[in-house]
Amino acid sequence: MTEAWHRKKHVFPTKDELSVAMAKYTAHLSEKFCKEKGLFTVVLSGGGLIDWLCKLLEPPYKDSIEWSKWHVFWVDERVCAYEDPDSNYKLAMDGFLSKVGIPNENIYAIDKHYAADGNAEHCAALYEECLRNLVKQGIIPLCPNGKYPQFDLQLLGMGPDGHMASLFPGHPQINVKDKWVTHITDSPKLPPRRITFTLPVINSASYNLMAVCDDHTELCPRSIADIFKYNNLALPAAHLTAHVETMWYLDKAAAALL
Ligand SMILES: O=C1O[C@H](COP(=O)(O)O)[C@@H](O)[C@H](O)[C@H]1O
Repeated sequence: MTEAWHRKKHVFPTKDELSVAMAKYTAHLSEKFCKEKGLFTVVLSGGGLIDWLCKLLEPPYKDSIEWSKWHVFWVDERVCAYEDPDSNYKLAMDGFLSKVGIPNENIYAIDKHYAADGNAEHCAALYEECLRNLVKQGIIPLCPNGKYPQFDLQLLGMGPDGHMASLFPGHPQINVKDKWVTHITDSPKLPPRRITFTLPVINSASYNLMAVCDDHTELCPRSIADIFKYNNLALPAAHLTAHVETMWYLDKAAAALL
């Protein structure tokens, strides 16, 4: 199969150039949505992404972005204590969120107690309840079919095996459509217990930016080629779409087999 029409991609010579472009893309959408609706809903993932967001902490972005209007969510989370080095919340807090002026009440982490207890099922149910409450409050709109929340921008990463969020190849979570947030207790990548947005929620976002770089495995360029050249839907990341734009930012190494 040829390249899917809905995917746009940019290949950057270095991670630094990818980070600069990512900051520009995010800042542009922040300005657009803050102007249009007075707030900006941003969904983060874990992994390398937080490090690649570092340019947002530098001029001109740090002082020009309306951080107080940001509402921050996680596309997936590892079910562990907030202080655990595996926590995507901790990663984002330490590396990014604690350095900008986003009000604490606008940062929506998984339930602290169930997370520390390792209860993935409850964490998923409570996170979905949190999203449903924010829909009722008018902070998150529903997408046009009325079934799923519509975030403004999701900043995503892909694992070398082609997983995105905590949707892993060969695992059933990719097929869940009747929930907004689901859980996994046997993730092939540790830690095993996680929660994740379901695919229809991920694909309901207005803008999805998938960044893949800084990975030194051979598997990663192979997965990228599988997605872009063959549209291999066995890889969860191959299913990524968005309502307005699905953008892939790759570094040279990730794009080596394209
Ligand atoms: O486990 C996870 O992996 C993916 C990819 O991470 P990376 O380290 O290969 O960049 C990440 O997007 C996801 O949020 C995380 O929980």
